Amino acid sequence: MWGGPRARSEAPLSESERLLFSGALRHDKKWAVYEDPLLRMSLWSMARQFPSMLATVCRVAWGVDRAALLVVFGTNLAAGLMTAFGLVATNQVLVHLFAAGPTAERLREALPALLSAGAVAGVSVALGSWSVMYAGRLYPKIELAYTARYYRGMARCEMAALENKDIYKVLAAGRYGTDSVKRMLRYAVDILHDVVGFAASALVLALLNPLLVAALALIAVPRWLAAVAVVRRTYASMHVWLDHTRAVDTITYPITRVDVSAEVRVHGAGKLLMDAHADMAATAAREKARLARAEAGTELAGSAASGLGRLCAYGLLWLLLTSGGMPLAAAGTAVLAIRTSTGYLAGLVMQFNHMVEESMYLGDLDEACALTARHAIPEGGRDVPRGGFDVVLDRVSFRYPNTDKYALRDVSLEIPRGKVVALVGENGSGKTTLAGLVAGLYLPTDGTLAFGGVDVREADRQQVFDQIAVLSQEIAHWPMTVRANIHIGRSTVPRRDIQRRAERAAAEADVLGVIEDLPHGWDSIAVKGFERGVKLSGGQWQKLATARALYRDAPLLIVDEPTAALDPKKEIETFAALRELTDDGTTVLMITHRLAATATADLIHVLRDGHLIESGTHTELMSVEGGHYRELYELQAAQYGNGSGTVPAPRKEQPAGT
Ligand SMILES: Nc1ncnc2c1ncn2[C@@H]1O[C@H](COP(=O)(O)OP(=O)(O)OP(=O)(O)O)[C@@H](O)[C@H]1O
Repeated sequence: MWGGPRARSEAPLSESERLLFSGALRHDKKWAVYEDPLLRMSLWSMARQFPSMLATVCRVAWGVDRAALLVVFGTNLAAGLMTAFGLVATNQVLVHLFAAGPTAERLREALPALLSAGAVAGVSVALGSWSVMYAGRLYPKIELAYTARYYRGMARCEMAALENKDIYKVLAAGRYGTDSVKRMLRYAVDILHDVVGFAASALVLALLNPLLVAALALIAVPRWLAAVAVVRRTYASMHVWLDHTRAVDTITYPITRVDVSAEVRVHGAGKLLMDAHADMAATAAREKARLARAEAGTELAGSAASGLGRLCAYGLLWLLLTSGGMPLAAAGTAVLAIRTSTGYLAGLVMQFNHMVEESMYLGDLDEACALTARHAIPEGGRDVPRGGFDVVLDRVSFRYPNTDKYALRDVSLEIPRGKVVALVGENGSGKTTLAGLVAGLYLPTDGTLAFGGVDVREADRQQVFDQIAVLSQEIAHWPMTVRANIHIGRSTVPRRDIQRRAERAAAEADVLGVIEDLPHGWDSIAVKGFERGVKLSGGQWQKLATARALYRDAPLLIVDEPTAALDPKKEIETFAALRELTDDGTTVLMITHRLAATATADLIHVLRDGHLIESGTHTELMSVEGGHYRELYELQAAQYGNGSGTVPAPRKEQPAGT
């Protein structure tokens, strides 16, 4: 009857899964590693959990709108009581109808009870509407409270925590809990409604004859067990088949994507994916059929056992009637009460199971919020100088979470205020990591990093962030207007200044003409697939992101590969523009593989395998016999037929490459 043993087994692998994934495609997410708590849960432990789950939800609801919570609970309690009153009133109606005497007189006598039953039904409806109204007021508030707490926490979380896969797993799982909290409350309210209704019907039965309550148990328990067994088996299957289901989605999704459409058509990837889909879907269909067979069997067994219980109950009623132990009217009420209570019970089982599932997600959300609080970037701290600062690293080492290898080792260097400083080195030498530390995103594992003499660990990090603009390799493509895509660089700019400043930044980034030529100009949505959506090229995005960074108007600008997507002419212009920024005291920290550009930098730091191996101006570094920078430069120059290592003119009057 229970889905246990099968639950822990593996879903059978299709041929396609072996071919495409060399086994099952497992996700490294929290939802995928649930040790399916629902399956391990006994009925008893589920019942015991109920009060604590209810308490959690009520605590949140109490915090956001206690009046609405009281009304919702109060109306549902009252509705349950109305069930009991309704049964009592019905009983009175039956008593009068089955009494001796002329029909008209019996009907007249039954009228007050009939009216009471009608009034009770009316009050129940009114209570129901009232409950719906207040619940509608309460649910969004709870959702908002939880959602805001979660996302605020995520936005303030240290990057190192996000990079830690164990922490991230919990944080990512928390997102699903934001929906759960609302549903938890809804289930809790429904459960309360069903419990009170069930208890009221059982009470009426007990008043009629205590033996009937035992008979009710005979009807109810098998159905409850069957329903729980079906739900548990479904969850068991879901957990075992979760990876499989998502793998099916994973392989079909690319077929709909525009960016891989060429491969889907020209390479025939579409056929491979579709065949795999058919194969994997067939495996899943067999599982569905197995579930359906098992469910039919369980339902049959449950209904048969419950039917036997019903026979016992009606047999008992018959015995009571024939022995004169119960009047006919009471028996009629008992039948009604039995039907009412079993109806409540069926709802109760379903709500309860849903609630247990939701409680897992809610638990994840609580855990995620607690983690974001523990790993939050500290608020406040020592003031850093306004209007820019020198950045000094002293024997800084850094290791990413979950790694043994140091990305930076014993790095000591300076990024002087108002200068163009270039970071140079081969792939993986640590340039981006160093830029992340300078941006205040990471804290050194060892050593010290100071902004204007203030150690990053003591500094007010918000003040540090306020003075830094980042133009990273991975450009954020915000699905907003191009105006908003620039404004998001400094969202504190007053509304009235947005357009003027955005236009200035766009002009500086040489993207103003592009924006004005868009079909909807500044109101174009920068991502396709939306009304007014446009598709920008890689280079246009890079310029838009440059405009975003310039709009920020920060004294320290960190640019990582700023010209990767630009054509040679724009590349030269961009480096010249960055150079010009230093005229007003802006510091530019630039990471680039285009060494023609570094020639114009005031200072070049060369990294290799996480170590700082050389520092100096282009001229100084080119004079180092056998130096790494010189080697890299000459390699690049040779590609253009200029292996001599001739130094291009370093100042903006004659930008590199001209
Ligand atoms: N988030 C991360 N988690 C773990 N290791 C990382 C992470 N980011 C970078 N690394 C590792 O740190 C080292 C330095 O990487 P980094 O990205 O700083 O190099 P880079 O010089 O910027 O490279 P590139 O020129 O290719 O952009 C590499 O060994 C890389 O694998």
